[in-house]
Amino acid sequence: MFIPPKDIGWVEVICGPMFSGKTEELIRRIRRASFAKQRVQVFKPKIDDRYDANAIVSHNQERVEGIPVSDLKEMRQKLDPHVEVVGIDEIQFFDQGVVDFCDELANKGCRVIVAGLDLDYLGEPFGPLPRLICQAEYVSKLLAICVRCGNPAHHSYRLSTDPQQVLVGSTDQYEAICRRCFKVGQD
Ligand SMILES: Nc1ncnc2c1ncn2[C@@H]1O[C@H](COP(=O)(O)OP(=O)(O)OP(=O)(O)O)[C@@H](O)[C@H]1O
Ligand SMILES: Cc1cn([C@H]2C[C@H](O)[C@@H](CO)O2)c(=O)[nH]c1=O
Ligand SMILES: [Zn+2]
Repeated sequence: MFIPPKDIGWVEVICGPMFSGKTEELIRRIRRASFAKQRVQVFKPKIDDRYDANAIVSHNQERVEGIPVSDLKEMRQKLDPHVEVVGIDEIQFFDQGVVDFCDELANKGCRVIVAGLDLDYLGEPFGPLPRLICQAEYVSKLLAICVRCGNPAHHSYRLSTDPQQVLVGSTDQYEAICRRCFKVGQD
C-alpha cells in the first residue's frame, strides 16, 4: 500500500515502452493531487507536439494541461515557486541536468512525478532515465501489449530505418513488442 510521507518531498518514476500507459498513469496521479487541492504544475518537452502543444495527452485521449518547455532552463524559469506537485512527461528528452533538478525539488518538499521511456528503439537506456530510476523513491515499470503476439511488451520497435535516437512519432513510427518478438527482429 502506498502511504505518502508527511512534510517531505520525493521522486516517483513511471517508465516503460511506448503505449504502456505512462501518460495515463501520470494524468491519474496529477488529477488526484488536484482533487486534493494541491498546487500542481505539469511540464512537457516542446518537441513532443504529437496531440496538443499545451497539454499532455495519452494515446486514448485523456489529457491535462501541460506547459511546453524547450529545455531545463525554461522549465526552471516557468516553475511556480509555491508549487507542491511537479509532473514531467517524456522526461527522456531532457538532458542529465533534469536528475539534479528533480532532486532539488524533492529536497524542497515537492512531490515530483516523472514519466518517460526507459529504453530507446534499440533497447538501450534512454537519456536521464537510468539515474532517475536509481534516485527515485518510487518506480513503476509498466508494460504494453505486444502487437504481434499479445504477450507483455517491454520494447518500442521503430518501423523506419531512421538511426537517430530522437524521432517523435506514434503508431506511424513505432510498435510495442515483447522481448521474444524484439529478438526475432534482431536475428
Ligand atoms: N500495444 C498496446 N498496448 C497497450 N495499450 C495500447 C497499445 N496500443 C495502444 N494502446 C493504448 O494506449 C494507451 C496508453 O497510452 P499512453 O499515452 O498512456 O502510453 P505511454 O506509455 O505514455 O506512450 P508513449 O510513450 O508513446 O507516450 C492504452 O490505454 C491503450 O488504449
Ligand atoms: C522508442 C523511441 C521513441 N521516441 C519518441 C517517440 C515518441 O514521440 C516518444 C515516446 O512517447 O519518444 C524516440 O524519440 N526515440 C526512441 O527510440
Ligand atoms: Zn511478441
